[in-house]
Amino acid sequence: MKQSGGSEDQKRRAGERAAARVDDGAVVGLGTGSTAAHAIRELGERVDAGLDVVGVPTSFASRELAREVGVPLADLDAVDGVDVAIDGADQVVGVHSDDETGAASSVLVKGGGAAHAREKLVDAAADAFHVVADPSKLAASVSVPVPVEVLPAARTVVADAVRDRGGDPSLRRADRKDGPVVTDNGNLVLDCTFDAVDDPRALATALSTTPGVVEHGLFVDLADTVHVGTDDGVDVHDLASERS
Ligand SMILES: O=C(CO)[C@H](O)[C@H](O)COP(=O)(O)O
Repeated sequence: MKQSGGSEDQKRRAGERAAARVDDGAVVGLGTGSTAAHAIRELGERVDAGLDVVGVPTSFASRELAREVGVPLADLDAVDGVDVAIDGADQVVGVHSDDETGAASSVLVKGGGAAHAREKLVDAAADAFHVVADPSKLAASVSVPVPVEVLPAARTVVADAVRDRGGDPSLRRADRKDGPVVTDNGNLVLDCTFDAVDDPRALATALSTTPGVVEHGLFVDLADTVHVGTDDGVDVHDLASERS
């Protein structure tokens, strides 16, 4: 499922730039994936240097990394709010490196690490949501499968509902285990391929209202800023100001 043509340096630049924007005293949502990991490592360095933050992890993996690099942690229900979240994406639609079309709205596809349910919870709760990505993630339209986390008993009925909407669902299989990927929440993931997603907002609503769906990976208009790491810097797209 994971596919990124970006280099590690591009991801690192994006992650570090977003982490540099975190203020002292902040509660920070800690995203999942290789690009968000760079932000978590940078936060760890800043904590070593005296920064006072509390991280809210979005997955087992981001919790483990934050512990390793010394970022203090709390659960979402133990903090009063989330000031900023930093998270990666499998695809960023509506933002172009050449600024051809502007960026008044954005759609993210997330869930390559099967963490999108907690990611959406934390990212949506944040006052500011910074996406970190490399240029290979930018796209004009949704063209990767949309991950849908489902209750185990719901996998066949949700698969039927996805087919009814013209999608092709595929149960995500584990790499080093027989059988399916089981999410941090004990659920399964259907990777749903659609020939064309003309209206991502409508698809997001349809998936959200399908019984048995725990969460899907379409993040519509949640991102405030997109940091795109390049070979020589970071392109920062401020969507919040373009929306207002
Ligand atoms: O949504 C995610 C995990 O569920 C990740 O943010 C997404 O897969 C991007 O990962 P990477 O930065 O490793 O390409």
